Parts: sequence; structure tokens; C-alpha cells
Amino acid sequence: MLRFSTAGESHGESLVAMVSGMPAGVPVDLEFVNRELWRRQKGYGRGGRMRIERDTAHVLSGVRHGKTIGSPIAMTLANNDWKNWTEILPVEEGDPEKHKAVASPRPGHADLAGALKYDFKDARYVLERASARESAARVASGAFAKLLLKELGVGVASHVIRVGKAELSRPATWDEIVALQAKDEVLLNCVDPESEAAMKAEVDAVLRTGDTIGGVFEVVVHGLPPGVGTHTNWDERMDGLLAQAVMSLQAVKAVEIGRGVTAAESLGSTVHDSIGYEGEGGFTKFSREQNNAGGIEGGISNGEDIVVRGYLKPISTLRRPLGSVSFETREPVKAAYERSDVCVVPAAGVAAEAMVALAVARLVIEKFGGDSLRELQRNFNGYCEQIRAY
Ligand SMILES: Cc1cc2nc3c(=O)[nH]c(=O)nc-3n(C[C@H](O)[C@H](O)[C@H](O)COP(=O)(O)O)c2cc1C
Ligand SMILES: C=C(O[C@@H]1CC(C(=O)O)=C[C@@H](OP(=O)(O)O)[C@H]1O)C(=O)O
Repeated sequence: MLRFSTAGESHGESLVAMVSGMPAGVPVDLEFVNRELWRRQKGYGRGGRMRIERDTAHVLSGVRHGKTIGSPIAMTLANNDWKNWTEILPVEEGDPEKHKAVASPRPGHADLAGALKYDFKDARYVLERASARESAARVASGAFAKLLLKELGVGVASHVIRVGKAELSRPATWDEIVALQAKDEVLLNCVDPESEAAMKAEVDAVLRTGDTIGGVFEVVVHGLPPGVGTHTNWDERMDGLLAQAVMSLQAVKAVEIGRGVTAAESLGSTVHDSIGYEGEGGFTKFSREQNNAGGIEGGISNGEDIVVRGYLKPISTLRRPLGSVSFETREPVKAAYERSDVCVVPAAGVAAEAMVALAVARLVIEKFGGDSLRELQRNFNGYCEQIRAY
């Protein structure tokens, strides 16, 4: 089974990622892994921390001579900011003068709930791990899942469809979304320049007022055959696994598959994707005129693009902080503020690509099996032949 886990605090020495269950023989392009990390650092509205970090994966195991060897892949990603925090977060008991406690919890962050739960008077010990810094380790792990999927002709990409009130004005094609990934500059990762300008204006407004803003990203999986995932058990359904994978990202508060949200207010006759039989293209001769289902029916991929949207709340650390209460005095105070992102929709989209790639790769490995890429590919191709001849 493909599994991954991460360790590391935001201002600790390093993030750690471990991916196990990858077949042997998958070509590993480290430049690609590092470019994925670069993409996650970008986007209009990110804070000062992203000028300090240069995320790079240091692979310790599981790869030899440029290919996976079937054993767990362990990676570290250094936190450049760590050295600036050795006095604030001393390894051993430090100078209390220099230890700046986060003692006025930020509404919306994990500070208060975490401090109560772990019995801390300093929410810094909570935010260190709650921080979305951890999503860099997810992206490094997800890059390996993408490399595997690429060998089967499956691609995963994301774009931004909303920032605040500014929405993408038209649907995007797969080619447009993929083209965004090749760009050397990332503004709001939007396929339409006019919509992107409107999104930028939303970010500019909150930059001026000391506020923050959320939005919606969309992740698309292209080239996946029908039949991945299953209806037979609740915890093996592809839609359920994708929802958990994306919802687990910091600040994602809703996940939508296909047109899930508007489907709830629409008639069945307009929502469901009529089935045709055109005899050309695709994995089978069956075809759809639209893809409101987002490529999943009954928890099983149906051969259309998988479409998953993540809805992000606005960032909770505000330059003009909300009201809070001091842990020490219990008096009303303003919530803590040091520095912060104000908009992270493009970055969250990149992290969600990684989560989606990991979830899909897990189901692909479960279905097609194989300890080596060659074996997996043989099983995959055999199945594709079978459904083509159905
Ligand atoms: C890429 C990314 C960057 C983030 N940056 C910040 C930030 O700078 N400041 C902040 O308060 N929250 C930031 N967040 C969100 C918090 O990590 C998140 O709100 C917090 O951990 C509480 O979790 P929850 O929102 O999922 O409940 C970021 C989220 C993502 C995905
Ligand atoms: C470090 C990253 O994001 C961080 C996520 C984050 C949070 O609270 O989630 C808070 C900020 O950290 P800092 O307080 O050090 O500025 C972001 O920069 C990253 O994305 O790599």
C-alpha cells in the first residue's frame, strides 16, 4: 500500500517526509520534485517567510541510480529560517527574555484548541506543527506519486478559480491548466488574465487593510482509466479518499467533487452526464457530453477527468488582529501577529495536487499491483485492453 507521513516543525531544523509502497524502477527526476516545491512557495499574497526558504528535497533512501528501488523513500527539506529561531525556540531551556511566547491565541488558527489540549501556556508549540509549512513535505511526497502516475500517462494539475469575490470567468481546458505549471512566474495560477487581474485586486485590497482572503482551487486528474476506486467499501471509495486528502490541508474547509455544490440545487435531468457510444477516443467507446460528476460515480473513476475543488478560508493571522484573551492575565488583548501570508490559494492548490496524486496513486497501486513499474505497467495496459474490448 502506498503510504506517506511527514514530521517537522515550521521553525525546526528540517521537515521530513517518508513515502513507502512505491514500486521499484520509477524514474526519479529530482529537478521535477524541486520545481514542485518551488511552485508551492509561489503565488501573489505570500508573506516574508517565502523569501527566506528555498525548498529542496534531500533524498536519503529508496532511490538509486535515478530510480526507485521499492524501499521506503525518506527525504529531508531544510528550514532556512531555523537558525533565526534557535533563541526563540531553544532546544534546551533558553533565556526567558528571548523566548517570545504566543500567549494571545489567534482566532482561526490551532492556538487555543491546541494549547488547551496539550496543556501549553505558549501556543508556539502548537502552531509550529499546525503550520502549513508541513505542506512542503506533502508536496515532496506527492511529486513521487506524480512521477509514478506519469509513467501510466496520468497527469495531475491545479488552477485557481476564485479569490474572494473574483471568479474565473469561464471553464478551463486541461491543456490550459497544464500550461500554467510550466510558467516561470506564478501570480494567481489562473488560466484567464482578466480574471487573474480581478483576483489580484482582491489581494491588493486586503493587503491595504491588514485583512486576509480565501478562495477556491481546482485539481484535475487527466488520463485515468475507468475503474479505479470502488463502491464496495466506504473507506475505499475514491471520492471519500480524495475528500479526506484535500480537506486535511491547512485552511481547506470544504471539498467539492465535480459540480457537487450546485448539483444540490439543480434537477437530475441537468446534473447527470448523459452516456453516448461514439466508438472513438478515450479508454472505451462510451462517452459523456459533460462532466458534472467530476469523473467519479459510485466511488469509482469513470474515465472522465477527475475534478476536485478545495475551498480555503481566509488566513487567520491578521495584521489588524481580532480580539483574543491573554493566557496569562485573562484580560482581553489583540491576537498575536508577527508576519503572515494574506492569500495562499495557488500554493494550497499545489499542495492539493500532491494530496490528490498520492490518493490516486494509492488506488492505482491497489488495483494494478506489482512490485516493479514494469509489472504495474503490464497489469495496467492489460486492463486498458480489456475495457477497450468490453
Ligand atoms: C500554503 C499555506 C500557507 C498558510 N500560511 C498561513 C499563514 O501565513 N498564516 C496563518 O495564520 N495561516 C496560514 N495558513 C493556514 C493555517 O495553517 C491554518 O489555518 C491553521 O493551521 C489552522 O488549521 P485549519 O485552518 O485547517 O483549521 C496557511 C495555509 C496554507 C495551505
Ligand atoms: C512556512 C510556510 O508557510 C507558513 C505557514 C504558516 C501557518 O501558520 O500555516 C505561517 C507562516 O509562517 P511564518 O510564521 O514563519 O511566516 C507561513 O509562512 C510555507 O508554506 O512553507
